[in-house]
Amino acid sequence: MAAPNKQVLIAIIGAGGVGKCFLSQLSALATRRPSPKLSLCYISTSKKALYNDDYTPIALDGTLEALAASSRSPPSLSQVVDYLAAAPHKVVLVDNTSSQDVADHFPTFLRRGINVITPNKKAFSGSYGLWQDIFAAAAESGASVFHESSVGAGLPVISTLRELVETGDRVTKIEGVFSGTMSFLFNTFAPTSGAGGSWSAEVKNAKALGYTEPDPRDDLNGLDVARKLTILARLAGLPVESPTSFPVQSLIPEALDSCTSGDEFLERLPAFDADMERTRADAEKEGKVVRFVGSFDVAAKQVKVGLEKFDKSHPIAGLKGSDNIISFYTERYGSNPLIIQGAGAGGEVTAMGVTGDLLKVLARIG
Ligand SMILES: NC(=O)C1=CN([C@@H]2O[C@H](COP(=O)(O)OP(=O)(O)OC[C@H]3O[C@@H](n4cnc5c(N)ncnc54)[C@H](OP(=O)(O)O)[C@@H]3O)[C@@H](O)[C@H]2O)C=CC1
Ligand SMILES: N[C@@H](CC=O)C(=O)O
Ligand code: NA
Repeated sequence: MAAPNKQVLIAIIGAGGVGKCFLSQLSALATRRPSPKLSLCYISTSKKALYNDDYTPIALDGTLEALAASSRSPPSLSQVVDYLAAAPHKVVLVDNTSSQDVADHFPTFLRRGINVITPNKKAFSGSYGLWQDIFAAAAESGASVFHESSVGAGLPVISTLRELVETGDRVTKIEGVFSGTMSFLFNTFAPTSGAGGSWSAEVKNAKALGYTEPDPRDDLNGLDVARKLTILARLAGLPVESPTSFPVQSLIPEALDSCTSGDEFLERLPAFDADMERTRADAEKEGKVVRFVGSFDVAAKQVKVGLEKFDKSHPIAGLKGSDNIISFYTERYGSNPLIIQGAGAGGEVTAMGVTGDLLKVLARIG
């Protein structure tokens, strides 16, 4: 059992949809689990930071108000590494951003003994070199790195795949719906019964519900799904070089490629509703619905991301809300895949995966 006065320091980068939910789950966890004592020592957004030079804990009540009122700007990431590496207790860094820059610093944090938890896909689906460096750094220092919410939000996708592989099963194929945003969009725009809304209105709804990436174009260009498949393929032993090294279908109209911001894109999108309307009508003529899916086949070394038509009775056609459905085909499971289904986006469920990862780190270090 951990000593009663033992402390673990938590540092959070990012306090948006997921970050806010994580903060409230952390506060509840700290109350439920008095030992080791969980203390917040650092929190920042891209504009503000809140921390004490002597590591005095930041209150877990009213944290966001205190952050908003802080006069400190975020220090550079190398300064954050130095600050956390010099802390008097073990530290867990929680990256709740979608920043490539933060992700690029993971090997440095890990080499300095700082544990890392994140729903940010960029670190694990960027270059294969960064992937190798992250896990090499963790192995060298003994620090942990967990990223359950980087695929399927809080659904136990990464942990399941790791266990399949580590217990000696051989994955042959993984397929399904990997985007909460795309799932919500097609489930509401092209439902199996009744009329759907307009495409652009549903895209705005998906953003308002907190399902999209900070910039919704990162969902609609297929790259979010490509990143998730890259992560799963690498975990299954396929050294995919990058999420742009295989075919990915984009749903961004060519004329909107020039938009300079997500907001401009959302404003101009209604002018292209007729394109998606045609896609819906084409599938309807065959008595089908269209859905955005992805798969990778280990033997064929093939990864695919894009639109497919499904019979209305198909489980993928009948998904609801932001549900993901992920089927693992393995040697042990044969032709009846192991299937995981449930909400694949949203602040609370994503933060739950992050909090679950924190519990895994505490089990190792607490
Ligand atoms: N939303 C969801 O359902 C899911 C999200 N995820 C992942 O979770 C992560 C967060 O998503 P979400 O909360 O929705 O995004 P938000 O846009 O709501 O929040 C992002 C937060 O990160 C901060 N931020 C961005 N860049 C930096 C930086 N360089 N330094 C410090 N802070 C920074 C932003 O600050 P500021 O506002 O000042 O820019 C903001 O507080 C993403 O990686 C996303 O892919 C994963 C699964 C599901
Ligand atoms: N934007 C993503 C969020 C979770 O990864 C999605 O819609 O799935
Ligand atoms: Na997950």
